Amino acid sequence: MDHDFWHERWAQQQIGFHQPEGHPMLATHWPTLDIAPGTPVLVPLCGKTPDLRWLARQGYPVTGIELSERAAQDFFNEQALTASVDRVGRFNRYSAAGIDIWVGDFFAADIATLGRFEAFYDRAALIALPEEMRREYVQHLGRLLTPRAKGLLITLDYDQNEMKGPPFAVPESEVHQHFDDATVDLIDNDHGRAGQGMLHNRRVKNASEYAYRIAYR
Ligand SMILES: C[S@@+](CC[C@H](N)C(=O)[O-])C[C@H]1O[C@@H](n2cnc3c(N)ncnc32)[C@H](O)[C@@H]1O
Repeated sequence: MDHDFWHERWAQQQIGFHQPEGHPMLATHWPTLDIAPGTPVLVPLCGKTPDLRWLARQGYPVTGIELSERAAQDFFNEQALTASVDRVGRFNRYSAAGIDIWVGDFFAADIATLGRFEAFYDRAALIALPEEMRREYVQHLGRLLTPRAKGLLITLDYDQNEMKGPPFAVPESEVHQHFDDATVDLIDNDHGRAGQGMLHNRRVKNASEYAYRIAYR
C-alpha cells in the first residue's frame, strides 16, 4: 500500500473503516490490560478515530501516527478541539487535550523523536497493510515500545480469496507469528458481525473481528 493510495482514500472520503462512535471493543477490553492512567499510549495509523479521545479521557497521554494531514485536521475539528501545530523532524505534530497526532510515515517514526511507549492500541492498522509490510510493521512497532509493553490489537479475518484488501485478512496464527516475543491472548470475536456491514457489500461472506491482548515478555 503506497502513500498515494491512502491520500487518495482520504481525498475521496472513501473511509468506510472509520467508526464515528469509536470501536466498542476498546471500552470493553482496554480496562482488562491493567495499564495505569498516565502511561503514554501509541496509536499507529490512527486515522481520525474518536478512540484517541476515549483513551485521553481515561487519563492516558495519547500519540497517534497518521499519514493523512486531512485525517488529523478532521479529528481535531470533529472533537471541537483547537490543535497547535509544529514541525518536528519529518512530521507535523498536532496537539490538543493530551492528544498528539504526528502526521507522517509510521515507518519514519523513531524513539529519538517520540520516545518509547509502554502501551499501544492497534485497530485496523496491522490489517491495513499487505502481508509483506505486516512483519515490518510489527518489528517497527516493537522498536517504539518498552520491553514489557502491553497493547490491544483488533484484527479482521475472512477468506482472502473473496476480496482484495485492504482491509486484509489476518488469521490468529499470523498474529502469534508476528508477536512471538509476547504473550498473545485472543479475548474477543464478534462472530461474523464485521461481515454484515461494508464488507458484505464487497461480497465477503463471512468476516469477523478479533481482539487480542498483547503483553511483551
Ligand atoms: C484502515 S485505516 C484505520 C484508521 C484507524 N486506526 C481507525 O480505526 O479508524 C488505516 C490508516 O492508516 C493510515 N496509514 C497507512 N499507511 C500509513 C503509514 N505508513 N504511516 C502512517 N499512517 C498510515 C491511513 O491513512 C489510514 O488512515
